[in-house]
Amino acid sequence: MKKIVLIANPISGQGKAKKAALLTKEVLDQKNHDVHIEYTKHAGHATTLAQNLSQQYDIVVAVGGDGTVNEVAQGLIESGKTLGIIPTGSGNGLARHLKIPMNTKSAALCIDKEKKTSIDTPTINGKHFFCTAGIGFDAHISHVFSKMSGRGLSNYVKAIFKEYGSHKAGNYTLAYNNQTETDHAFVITVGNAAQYGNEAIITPLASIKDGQLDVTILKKPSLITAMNWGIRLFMGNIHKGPNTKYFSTKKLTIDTTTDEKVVNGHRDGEPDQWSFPLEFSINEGRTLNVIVNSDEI
Ligand SMILES: Nc1ncnc2c1ncn2[C@@H]1O[C@H](COP(=O)(O)OP(=O)(O)OP(=O)(O)O)[C@@H](O)[C@H]1O
Repeated sequence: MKKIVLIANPISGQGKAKKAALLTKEVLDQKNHDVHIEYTKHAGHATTLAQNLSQQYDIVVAVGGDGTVNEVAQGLIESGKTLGIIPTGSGNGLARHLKIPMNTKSAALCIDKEKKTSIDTPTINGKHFFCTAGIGFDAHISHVFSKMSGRGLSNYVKAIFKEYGSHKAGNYTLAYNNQTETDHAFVITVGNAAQYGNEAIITPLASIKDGQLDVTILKKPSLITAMNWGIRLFMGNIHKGPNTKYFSTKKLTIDTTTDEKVVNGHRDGEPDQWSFPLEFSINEGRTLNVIVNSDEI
């Protein structure tokens, strides 16, 4: 018998997380585990809950989307306890990378089996991300999306089409692997995992446990190039696309070539804001135990 706590975000998946938490408890109760549910009361609450509850529970499960997973994971880094995921968001990038089923009952059975691995825990200016983080058009969309009244995939796609024409690429100085260069970039994404979510694979060669960050830079596209990227994103080969640069590194510093002091970014799909210079770091040696559903992670 394991002591398991489920930390559920009641607004995730337009209420889906509440039902998912109850079903997960039912499945794990039947396997004779000691299961307790806690609901988050506000943004950021999942981190403090995870920090406190990890002292009493063996497995702390995030029931929600990538935002909730990020908050729970942050609270577990120093604990030595294990993160489980019941995905109920619209993207579920980390869960998909770890091959966790999108079906709640199947995901709950993964927690019972408790196949584990240690994953890297990178930061951007000291703040953790586990899946992807970056600046440019994807970050802009995460900010626009957060101000829309509804959530879900269809609103996300609407925001992309509405904002694409007006978004400008920026000039940035990048330092990595003992070299410095200036790039004109529409998107700069740093991947711990390979995808944004929804099988949209932005850093196709990323391994979540190799001690390296994978970086995709998409330069300002023509409409044809953007369509090409859109297809490649779902084919898993955007790194071979036109106007694309791809590399891996342990550390990446991005500075601006303008007077801009702060920039809109995203961490695991949630909007964030950072001051230049931006420091992306893998944080070697600080790993997190996570339940997975495959030996091939
Ligand atoms: N009780 C709460 N009330 C309001 N917001 C919350 C609450 N608990 C967590 N949040 C915030 O909700 C946001 C969205 O969470 P999450 O990403 O898990 O769900 P989602 O919106 O269903 O996923 P996706 O972004 O993939 O659609 C996060 O930024 C999180 O901080």
